[in-house]
Amino acid sequence: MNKILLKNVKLNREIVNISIENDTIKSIVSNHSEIVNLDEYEVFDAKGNTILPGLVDVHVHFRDPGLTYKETIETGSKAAAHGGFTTVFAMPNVKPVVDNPQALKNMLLKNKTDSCIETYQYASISSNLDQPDNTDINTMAQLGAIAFTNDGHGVQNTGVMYKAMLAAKQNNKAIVAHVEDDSLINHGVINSGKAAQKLGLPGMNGLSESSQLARDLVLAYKTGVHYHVAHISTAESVQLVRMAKELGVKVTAEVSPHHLLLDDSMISMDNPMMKMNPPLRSPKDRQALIAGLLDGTIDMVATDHAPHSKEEKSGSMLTASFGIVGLETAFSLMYTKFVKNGLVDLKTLLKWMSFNPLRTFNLKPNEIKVGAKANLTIMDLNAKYQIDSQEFLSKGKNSPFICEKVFGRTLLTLSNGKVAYRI
Ligand SMILES: NC(=O)N[C@@H](CC(=O)O)C(=O)O
Ligand SMILES: [Zn+2]
Ligand SMILES: [Zn+2]
Repeated sequence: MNKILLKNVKLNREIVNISIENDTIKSIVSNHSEIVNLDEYEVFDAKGNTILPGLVDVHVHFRDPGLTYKETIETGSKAAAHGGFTTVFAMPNVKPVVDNPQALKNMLLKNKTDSCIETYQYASISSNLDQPDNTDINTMAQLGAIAFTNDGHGVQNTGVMYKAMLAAKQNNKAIVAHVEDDSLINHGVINSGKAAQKLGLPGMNGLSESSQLARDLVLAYKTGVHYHVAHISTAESVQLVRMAKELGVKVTAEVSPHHLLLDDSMISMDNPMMKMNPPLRSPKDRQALIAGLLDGTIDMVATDHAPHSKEEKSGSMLTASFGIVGLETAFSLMYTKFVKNGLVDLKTLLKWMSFNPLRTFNLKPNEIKVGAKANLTIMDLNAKYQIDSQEFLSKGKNSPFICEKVFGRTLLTLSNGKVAYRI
């Protein structure tokens, strides 16, 4: 039997000892209680550091199979555990694309064998993510796809989105939307706005996101499907989600740490680390995202962890790949900028990074209580350091937050009672 003892753990201001047997939390007692049969346990002394429910990220790219020079399920899941995450949802834009039942079966098996944390799998809405057709949502829902998305591409065809919503609704699954109308993109590489003008770079119109979102919200209203907006990035989109929620549309939304913390006024030169899709928007958009998260319009934070090779993220923004890594910086950035700076308490941050993501997709919450699955992380919330990509376990080092001073370092992560990360 797998027996772990977490000694001197801070849980709601108390210092406790927590024992774990197999995948379950067995006891939580004062750290002054006598420990019997100590030699049966693998012991971790937390030295008064804080235990948190395992973090959850509904938007990661693990690039495996097919693009494993960028990331593998093994390195991606280790990066996640290093960031305090015990649960992630993997996107289907791997090679081959997860767009049919057999590909999904293969992925489900691969996630089980290769991942050190709980890894749920998305399947796509269309063949190859971009064809004007519909995948077999019925079969893939039954096989265990967590939800359906063409992430990386907007669904250009209204009929395709409508049919996908009807099928997803019937199977009690969500549609997760990367909203992007290709006709408003202009081969852009950053947001269309002041920075694009100044740097002479082609700009992506923010209406590309909000106009397609408006379409989808009408379809979601009519079909009753659970519709989840991926990486929301503009003020208009936040307002649309706010209004749709008031109308009773079953809509939820995620925002990335980078869209909350960066905007295009900070792009002072051609820098591929500031290139992602959706692009960093205007300071006004960023303020709307923060307001939307604070008032509950936006339900959760998700990283959109998008690892790429060094070559793919060098040179000019004109040719570099879209995307940045996020799993190993998300918690410390959010903790530093939102909790340490006094905008919200730790409990609210955990709502955004653990409770809401699970509840939204009908999964059980990660909780620190007797009888719960041991999905947890222990953090040194006082550790202050500079983000250093050399410390990343991800193959991707593409982060715009290198050298940023943050608080919060992961000491231990257990996924279903197994050590997924240990400092
Ligand atoms: N976010 C990105 O810039 N890139 C993502 C795709 C996506 O999330 O749309 C990727 O797969 O690299
Ligand atoms: Zn996307
Ligand atoms: Zn993505």
